[in-house]
Amino acid sequence: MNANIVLLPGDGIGPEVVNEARLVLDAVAKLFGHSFSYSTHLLGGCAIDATGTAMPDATLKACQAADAVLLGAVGGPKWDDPQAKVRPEQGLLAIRKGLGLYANLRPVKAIPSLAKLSPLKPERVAGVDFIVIRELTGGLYFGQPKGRSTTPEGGEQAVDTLVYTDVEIRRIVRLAFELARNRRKLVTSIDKANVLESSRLWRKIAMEVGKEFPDVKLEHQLVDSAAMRLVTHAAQFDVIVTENMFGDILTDEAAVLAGSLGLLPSASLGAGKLGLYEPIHGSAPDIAGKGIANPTGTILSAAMLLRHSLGLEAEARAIEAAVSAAIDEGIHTGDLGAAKPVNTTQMGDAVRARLKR
Ligand SMILES: NC(=O)c1ccc[n+]([C@@H]2O[C@H](COP(=O)([O-])OP(=O)(O)OC[C@H]3O[C@@H](n4cnc5c(N)ncnc54)[C@H](O)[C@@H]3O)[C@@H](O)[C@H]2O)c1
Ligand SMILES: CC(C)[C@H](C(=O)O)[C@@H](O)C(=O)O
Ligand SMILES: [Mg+2]
Repeated sequence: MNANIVLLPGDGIGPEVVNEARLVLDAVAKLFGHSFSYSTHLLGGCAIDATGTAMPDATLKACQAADAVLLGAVGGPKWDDPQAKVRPEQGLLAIRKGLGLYANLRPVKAIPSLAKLSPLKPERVAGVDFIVIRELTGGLYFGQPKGRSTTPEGGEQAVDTLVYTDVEIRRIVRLAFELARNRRKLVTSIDKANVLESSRLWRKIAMEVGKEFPDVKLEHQLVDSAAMRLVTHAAQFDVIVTENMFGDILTDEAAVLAGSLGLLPSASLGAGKLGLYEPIHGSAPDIAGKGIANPTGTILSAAMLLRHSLGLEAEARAIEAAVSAAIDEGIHTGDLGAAKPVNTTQMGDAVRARLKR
């Protein structure tokens, strides 16, 4: 098949990990007889430096015309001034919203050969295999009003608004149930319904949607105790569905179960086939430019790209199997705690060398 893939390397380690994932895609194309063409565009801090805006129009246009988008990460200390008018992260939110990508899929699977490296006891990590469906274009990230003002006393005030509509909740919860049908048939909806009105609407809609899926069990859990259960009994989860910011926080926590933030991929999907694929980690300024970042989160995001946007399931599995094989053989980047770590390129090479049809 022919496919047109937009690359958005972004900032920090973004270009380093995207490059490895692109080489993996090339290797898959060769092995399975596909032709992928790429165009690279600006997003984030690099876009601010070049154009003054975090998401140039040309970037959005190119993504709209593509079959899929692969993103590295945006942000870094250079653009972190709290007074700055433009921020790299605005570009990320704008591209998600601009492409209508309301569903962020973040699978979390413990890798048995890494259990001994986990800061958690091996029995806490054993059998962990769940997916978080994070709502991506609503909630606190986008609600209006938002901004700064002055208090009557002349002090400073800031406001962010957590707003959800029934339509936004229903479509994301429905997707969670559809995914659960092909898994272990358990949906855990995570909210803060004991305090937040938006969470009470979330829970009401989740129950309504649950009635459409009598074969799938629905449970509700408050986000604070869910954060604890993720560390104590994570193997109990199958499909988690939650609002934007809860999903952001819980998935970085969940990365500890897999072994490192550098391992977790994600897919952001909307109504059509077009999707944006990115590791869940950020631009990792502390290690950027050193060539030591773990590229597997991005490589596994490329596998999700093949599966969800291009419908190439066997090819996606080939990448996942090659990543597992490399890791099981002890080929580890420094974030996995290896005594003799490989660098970013060596990790990518190891995955490419293990690709099989
Ligand atoms: N999707 C994105 O583009 C995205 C996501 C999260 C954070 N960010 C941005 O990234 C910047 C840094 O944020 P942060 O430090 O809180 O989070 P981060 O995810 O960039 O880094 C957290 C820690 O994890 C390590 N880490 C992350 N990815 C790694 C990898 N692939 N291999 C090895 N180690 C890895 C880093 O070295 C760091 O110690 C901020 O500007 C933030 O806004 C962007
Ligand atoms: C950088 C930031 C805007 C982003 C988010 O909060 O969505 C990141 O943390 C993520 O998880 O993709
Ligand atoms: Mg995050």
